[in-house]
Amino acid sequence: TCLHECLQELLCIFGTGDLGRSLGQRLIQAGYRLVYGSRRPHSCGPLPPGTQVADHEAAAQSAQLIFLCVHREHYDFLESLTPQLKGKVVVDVSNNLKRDLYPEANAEHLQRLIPGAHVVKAFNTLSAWALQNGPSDANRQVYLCGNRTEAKQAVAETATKLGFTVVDRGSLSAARELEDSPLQLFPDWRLPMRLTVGLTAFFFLYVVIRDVIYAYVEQRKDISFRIMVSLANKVFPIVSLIMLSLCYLPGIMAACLQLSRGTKYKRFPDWLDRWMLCRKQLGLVSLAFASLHVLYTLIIPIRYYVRYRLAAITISQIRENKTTAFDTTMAWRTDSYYSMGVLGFGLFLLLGISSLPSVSNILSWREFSFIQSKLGYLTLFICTFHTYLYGWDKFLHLASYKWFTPPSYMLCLIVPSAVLLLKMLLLLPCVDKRLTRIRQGWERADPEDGTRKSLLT
Ligand SMILES: NC(=O)C1=CN([C@@H]2O[C@H](COP(=O)(O)OP(=O)(O)OC[C@H]3O[C@@H](n4cnc5c(N)ncnc54)[C@H](OP(=O)(O)O)[C@@H]3O)[C@@H](O)[C@H]2O)C=CC1
Ligand SMILES: [Cu+2]
Repeated sequence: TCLHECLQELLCIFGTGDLGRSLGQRLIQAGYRLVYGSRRPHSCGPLPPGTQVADHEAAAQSAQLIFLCVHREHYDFLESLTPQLKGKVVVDVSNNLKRDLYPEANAEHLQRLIPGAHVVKAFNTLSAWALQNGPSDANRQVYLCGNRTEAKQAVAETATKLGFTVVDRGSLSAARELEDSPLQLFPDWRLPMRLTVGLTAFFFLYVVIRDVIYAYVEQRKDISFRIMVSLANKVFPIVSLIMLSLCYLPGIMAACLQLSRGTKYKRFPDWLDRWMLCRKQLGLVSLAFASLHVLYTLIIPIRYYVRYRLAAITISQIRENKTTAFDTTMAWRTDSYYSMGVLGFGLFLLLGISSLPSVSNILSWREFSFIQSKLGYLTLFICTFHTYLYGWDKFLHLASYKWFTPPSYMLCLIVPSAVLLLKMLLLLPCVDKRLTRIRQGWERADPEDGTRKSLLT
């Protein structure tokens, strides 16, 4: 053969489907020679230019590295190719449609079918689409695992030539994890989502019963239309405020635990660890709900119900030839209420922006913790204050407690008020000093005792 051909390595792809074609195209562009192995080498449709097609045996014979772009259900045909595959590197790119479909990972199953070959699991987290478009920023990594280092190296070299960054995940027993990873559905969001749905459902039911059903039972008035805007605009801010406090509660609990244990070298309970790890998600949901609250508030003036009421009041005043006096207290109250709302939301946006990876990456650790902690508590304080201003003097009025239940916003204030109160206690000089001593490891530092350092330092 000519020198030119010998310099370029010959690779093989089994299967001429979507992934086989996309991968082949990329390999050709990267300068490899390529032979496809197909069941029907003469009628498999258009393939990337410059490639050859052969039957499985001939194709396997000619190459050292074989990409298996065939679904797992069809792996059985490989058994008859055992002699041709001996000592070859076979790359398993397969994914499953569901978790736990098979007792064994696809790649491990493959290794058992062809024990003489070296199976490497790789590329399964990429889509045919991503391969065709070339590596982009968000999709640069190729995970691989396998039992033989030389085999992994050969695959890693190819992936690098295609422009991907290779992450070695160890032996073939990691294949299961790699196969499960494309099937994951927002694993970090599970706990925050459950909390959101639970809180939203609870407060929605609460306001429906307390406002709509109460009005119907006591006064025979049908105000069910209020569900669409008024009640939504109660539930969203309430859930938002509670979620924001729940962002800060685990940090406070951790501090209390450290204070009572007198050391930071003891592992936190699992639920607290999990809670701490989803603080960012809690904050983002809270921000989303706060934004909804802002939008719902902005549409109040264009609501039919509001315009009708305003016109009715004006007309009745004209008829009776009366003017209500300007109430300065009312002006102060509503203005401060709105002002706190706008300020709180502005700070909240700042928190959200600074948690974006591209922004937080350019902040030093101190800057980041200043924004997320100091400004975070300030946001929580202002939003809580905003809610207290909304209640104003209603807290002491018996009439606000219909059927002996507090209005929903008073109920929700319990959580943020408790968080802020606890935080203030932690800021007391004597408590703060002791906590610093514990966190510096000066107090009963006992590394033998705990398995892991705390997340908070
Ligand atoms: N499509 C994607 O985006 C991704 C796919 N994958 C994985 O890649 C593999 C292939 O996927 P994809 O290309 O989409 O699938 P396709 O169905 O498009 O192609 C599969 C190919 O396998 C071959 N084949 C089918 N039946 C048999 C059989 N009984 N015996 C031997 N070969 C057979 C055929 O090629 P021929 O007719 O030439 O023999 C066929 O073209 C799968 O394991 C999938 O999980 C992984 C990541 C992304
Ligand atoms: Cu508000």
